[in-house]
Amino acid sequence: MMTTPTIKLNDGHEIPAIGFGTFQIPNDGSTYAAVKAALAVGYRHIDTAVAYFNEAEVGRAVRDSGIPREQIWVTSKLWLQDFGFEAATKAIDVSLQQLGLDYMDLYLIHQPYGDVPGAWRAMEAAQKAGKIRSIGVSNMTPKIWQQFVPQFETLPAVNQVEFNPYFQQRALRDLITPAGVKLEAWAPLGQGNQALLTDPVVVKLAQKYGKDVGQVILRFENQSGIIVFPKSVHASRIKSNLDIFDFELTADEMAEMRALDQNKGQHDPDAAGVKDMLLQAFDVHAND
Ligand SMILES: NC(=O)C1=CN([C@@H]2O[C@H](COP(=O)(O)OP(=O)(O)OC[C@H]3O[C@@H](n4cnc5c(N)ncnc54)[C@H](OP(=O)(O)O)[C@@H]3O)[C@@H](O)[C@H]2O)C=CC1
Ligand SMILES: O=C(O)C(=O)[C@@H](O)[C@H](O)C(=O)CO
Repeated sequence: MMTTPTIKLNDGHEIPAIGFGTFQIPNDGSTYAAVKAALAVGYRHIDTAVAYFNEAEVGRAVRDSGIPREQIWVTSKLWLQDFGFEAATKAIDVSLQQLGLDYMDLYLIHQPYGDVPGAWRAMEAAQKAGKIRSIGVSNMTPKIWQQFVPQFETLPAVNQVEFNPYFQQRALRDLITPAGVKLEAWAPLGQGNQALLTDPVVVKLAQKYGKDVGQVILRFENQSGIIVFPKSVHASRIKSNLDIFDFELTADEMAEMRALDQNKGQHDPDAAGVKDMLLQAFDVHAND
């Protein structure tokens, strides 16, 4: 079984550098099966959210795995309509109930709009109460970071944003890395973007190392200090995506991968109307 290295966060906790993502895995037993499969091959870090509607299956898979709870890192996230101190306080308890766990290892402000400071205070209180170990944010661009984070008492441990070789978030990394905040990548494989998965540089490196393109991309991200959690529902990819520690890209190859940056993602958190778009797309009622 594979073991994974960890990355130390600014609050002292050690997060597994690679985990398993669960966005768009349905709550019809598929999430349970995928998370069980991931834990069986060695993943010790699962990323979910109330907005994925699959926290219950994630928690059940973690509890049924036979692996001691303290060996598995579980992240969940607060959705938009539960912002503000009171609603967020309740939503944290609802997520814990759904997961069937006593604590979450990491809890994130999923989308940074509305009463973010109130939600953050609820997260700080839950952290002090032992319900959450680490707290962080997601989808914060440099502009949004500067709007909210100076109002926070506790510095976020992570900022989870879209990241892959075509969107390397240089400005954001220049802002948060010196402050000791780690970047987590969502869509580390570009959500299956075929252009990325057939990019000649990636294909060349895959051939050189006898790895697949997914492994080269994830290894590049790992060597860049980024925390990743690729999603797959296929046993072979669940296994191969974790198997990235038996080769190392050279400094020149890292530079070649860095040169693929197009500084453009599929989601722009700074765009007008994003909050309404997200509220329509994800009809979450954690507190109802
Ligand atoms: N904070 C936020 O706003 C967001 C957070 N996230 C988190 O990040 C995680 C990862 O991002 P996600 O959006 O899932 O996208 P990923 O970049 O992980 O890509 C997942 C897609 O790639 C396919 N895939 C997986 N492995 C391979 C491989 N080795 N080769 C080719 N294709 C592959 C999967 O298909 P298949 O399943 O068929 O194998 C799926 O279609 C999410 O699951 C979620 O936990 C995601 C989006 C936004
Ligand atoms: O998948 C998630 O975690 C999300 O928050 C999505 O909303 C994602 O940001 C998106 O779909 C943007 O269009």
